[in-house]
Amino acid sequence: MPQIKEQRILDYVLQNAVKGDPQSVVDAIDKYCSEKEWAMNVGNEKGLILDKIVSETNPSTALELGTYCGYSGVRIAQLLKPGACFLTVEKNPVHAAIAKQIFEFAGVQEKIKILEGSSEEIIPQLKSKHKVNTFDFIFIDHWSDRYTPDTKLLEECGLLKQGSVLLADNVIYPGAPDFLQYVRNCSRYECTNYPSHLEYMDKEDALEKAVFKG
Ligand SMILES: O=C(NCCO)c1cc(-c2ccc(F)cc2)cc(O)c1O
Ligand SMILES: [Mg+2]
Repeated sequence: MPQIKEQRILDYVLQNAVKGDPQSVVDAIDKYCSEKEWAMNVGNEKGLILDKIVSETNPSTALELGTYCGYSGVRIAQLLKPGACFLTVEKNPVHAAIAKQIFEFAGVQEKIKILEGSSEEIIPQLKSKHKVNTFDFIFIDHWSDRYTPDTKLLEECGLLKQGSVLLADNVIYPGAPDFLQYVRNCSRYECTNYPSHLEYMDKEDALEKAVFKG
């Protein structure tokens, strides 16, 4: 029995999903985490809202803060048009290693680049080191105490343009009250709340979409 939950999730995917089939990987993770062990993937209920907003945005450039095991990265990657640039940031090296293997098994590894490190270190390097200009779509799903400082950092680094879509997970549970306060009271954002539930639980949660007005 692997000693960490994330390795057990990976093993379940390798044994139960279909190699090269991203949706089977997403479904396998949801099955394992709803039946065996809870884990902090965005889950299918919030994942369907994520899918809808990614499809509507149809981004050429996308950023994810908080890769974890790669569940939302697979969901987003399978919706991106050919040639889109998708970067995902993960601070925990063990989680990054699991996500890398999930992306490879799902067959989306060519569409997504994992950047290992803290968001506060990586965001200021994105233009110079990773040849990014601005992001069309940003999924914020890392530590909630970083949501607001990293949003301000993205602004300061000139990584947002008029129409950039920020989508934040967990704004109700565990909660990101300062982030909601910031984007809802800042005239530079147009906000929409999407009520849902915490992944694999009945507890209330929500996604918040904040469109940058420039
Ligand atoms: O910390 C989170 N993400 C950053 C690390 O990748 C995170 C936590 C939780 C959660 C935790 C503990 C609990 F009791 C309830 C929820 C849920 C999530 O969706 C999350 O994204
Ligand atoms: Mg989350």
